[in-house]
Amino acid sequence: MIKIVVAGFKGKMGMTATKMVLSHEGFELAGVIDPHAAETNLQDIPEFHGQNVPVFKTKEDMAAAVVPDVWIDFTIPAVAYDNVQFALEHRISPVVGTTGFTETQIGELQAIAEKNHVGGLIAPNFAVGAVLMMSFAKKAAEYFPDVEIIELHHDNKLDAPSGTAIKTAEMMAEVRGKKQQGHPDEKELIAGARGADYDGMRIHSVRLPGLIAHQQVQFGNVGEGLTIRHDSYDRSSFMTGVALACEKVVTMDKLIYGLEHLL
Ligand SMILES: NC(=O)C1=CN([C@@H]2O[C@H](COP(=O)(O)OP(=O)(O)OC[C@H]3O[C@@H](n4cnc5c(N)ncnc54)[C@H](OP(=O)(O)O)[C@@H]3O)[C@@H](O)[C@H]2O)C=CC1
Ligand SMILES: O=C(O)C1=N[C@H](C(=O)O)C[C@H](O)C1
Repeated sequence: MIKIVVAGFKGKMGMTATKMVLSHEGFELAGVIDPHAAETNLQDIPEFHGQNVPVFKTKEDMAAAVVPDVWIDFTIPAVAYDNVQFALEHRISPVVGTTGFTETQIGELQAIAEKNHVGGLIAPNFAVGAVLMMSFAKKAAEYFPDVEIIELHHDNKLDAPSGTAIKTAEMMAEVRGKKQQGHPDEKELIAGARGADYDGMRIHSVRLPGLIAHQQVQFGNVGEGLTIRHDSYDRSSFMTGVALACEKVVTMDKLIYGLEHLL
């Protein structure tokens, strides 16, 4: 049995992950964490009736009470770095979906993991289709350097651009020749009109109620176009990847960035 804690269990993703862990026969839910939880046990929440799982307000309270193998993190960018550092230093393998990490932060956390010989994963997107979309986009960028990323999310999202959009741009930048797109003399009449600039590629962030998580990578070439699109219509789309990561990280001794390294 892999013992798992879920940080951010009251959030949209944390709740979905909590239910996945409870329903998975190889996993045991050792605890859940939320700083504002009024409950002390999961069974105090009607939909979790009969589930005797402690609720902790802080990571320190959790570590004093249980010894988990895996830390699932779906919290907020402002706390995720400290959470992952804490998990690694307590030899708990992090499986992190929270977005907003900088490249420098990921490098620092990888060094902590290496020092402590702990495996873990930071993945901006756990949906298998999204991983394929990023991989196909990377392939297409070898041939089509003119590309714009349009990511579309629900309007409660804190970070922009999305972690997936940044990762897609990073992957395409590995193979795409240097190119600043658009007309050299183009001017934004309203600031931000051309979107964020990553290595000459533009990223546009759409936020609307009703959306979940969607991304379109749109390539243009003389006389032709190619659009690669992924849609998460439901947060269950991320759970195959989260479950796979929980199984794999306990066998690893380093922290990796991107689910593609586990597929
Ligand atoms: N990698 C992937 O596949 C995916 C990643 N995400 C990412 O996951 C993150 C969460 O998304 P989502 O569930 O939609 O967001 P929510 O806002 O619904 O959930 C975040 C939760 O974290 C809680 N929280 C805040 N501080 C702490 C803390 N110190 N310890 C534990 N919990 C804390 C919040 O509690 P409170 O509200 O009480 O402050 C809230 O319940 C985002 O960064 C998002 O981008 C989302 C979907 C897929
Ligand atoms: O906040 C979200 O919802 C999502 N966040 C991740 C991201 O920033 O890429 C993954 C997915 O797009 C959903």
